[in-house]
Amino acid sequence: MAQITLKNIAHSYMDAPSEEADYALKEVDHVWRDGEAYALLGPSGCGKTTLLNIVSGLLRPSHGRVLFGGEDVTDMPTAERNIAQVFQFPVVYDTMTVRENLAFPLKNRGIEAQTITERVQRVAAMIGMEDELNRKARGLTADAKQKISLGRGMVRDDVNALLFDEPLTVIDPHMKWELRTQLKRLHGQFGHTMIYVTHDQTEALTFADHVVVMHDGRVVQIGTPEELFERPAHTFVGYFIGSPGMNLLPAEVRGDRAVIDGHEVMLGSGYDDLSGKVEIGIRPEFVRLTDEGGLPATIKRVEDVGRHRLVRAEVLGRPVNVIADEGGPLPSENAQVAFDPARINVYANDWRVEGRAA
Ligand SMILES: Nc1ncnc2c1ncn2[C@@H]1O[C@H](COP(=O)(O)OP(=O)(O)OP(=O)(O)O)[C@@H](O)[C@H]1O
Repeated sequence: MAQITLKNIAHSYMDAPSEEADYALKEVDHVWRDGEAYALLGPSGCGKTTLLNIVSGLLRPSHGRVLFGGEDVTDMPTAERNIAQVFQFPVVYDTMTVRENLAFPLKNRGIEAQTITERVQRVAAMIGMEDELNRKARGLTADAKQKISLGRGMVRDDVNALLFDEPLTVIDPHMKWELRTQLKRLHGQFGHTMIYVTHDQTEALTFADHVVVMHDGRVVQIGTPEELFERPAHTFVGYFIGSPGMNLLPAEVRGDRAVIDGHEVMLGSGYDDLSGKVEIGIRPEFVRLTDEGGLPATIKRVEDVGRHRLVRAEVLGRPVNVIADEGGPLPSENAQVAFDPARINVYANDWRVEGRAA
């Protein structure tokens, strides 16, 4: 396994990029620590695959260097980087059996037969294909073929890193959960450095120790699932993570108060004067419906979503989502919303501002 360092990496698919907007990947400086599991999360087109392909060597970055351990691999082809990759669609040899497919990366490296048998058996158990080892891959479902791809990616234990690009797209939903759990367990056992690309927050948050959130070609936050939930560094993270995402309200911030259309809201921290676009962000989990002491609200819709209710309200002309207990009464008249001050984040021009302890 190796630590992977990205030094001032940026990439443009254009021949002569002249401005930041020309870069599919804006400058990123990041260390993927040895043995950790990372998810690269963001919507379609935000640059995840570009970043992953730079790590794997499928793409040479326009700027910057890639290091594996202390070695500069920027100009090294993929085949020499000693990585395992699993892509969105299965890559299997149809004429080989499942066993031969799984054994292929080990045979290629001249591993002795006994070790190959043991590893193939272990991986087959993990992907639930022990009974199909002697079947030819041809004729298997896409789902089964992708499991073989995953297994083949994980069969070696001497790779620098394991890279996954949306590997569960073709897998059926209940198997997705199963495979994700297996991957996480495998990571715990073998400590591979793993980078897992996905646009699905549940996949990212359940799989990874650290989630790298990308937006519009830029890494906007690298954090634990808890950090992304509690302290989104950018309004995009607040909006993208969570179900539904964070509420945002334009405000003026004065010390430890926010003022929204003349209404004061207590904050958990104090702030210096802020300029530009200033907003407060509060997750629906930390908004409470009340009938006094809050901001005036109109309840637009109530959705029953299992263990709680999702209340869609309008507050001072803005949509605000509230997660409310299933059983509790909802205010019928004079509805108001109150925010937990300690859970309010403050944003200037979309970036989170760290407050002083109040
Ligand atoms: N070969 C290419 N030539 C030109 N532009 C490209 C190329 N590959 C990607 N792009 C552009 O670069 C941007 C980032 O694409 P990238 O594939 O890295 O995003 P992504 O987050 O992986 O999206 P997806 O989940 O859809 O694969 C997009 O605007 C895309 O259109």
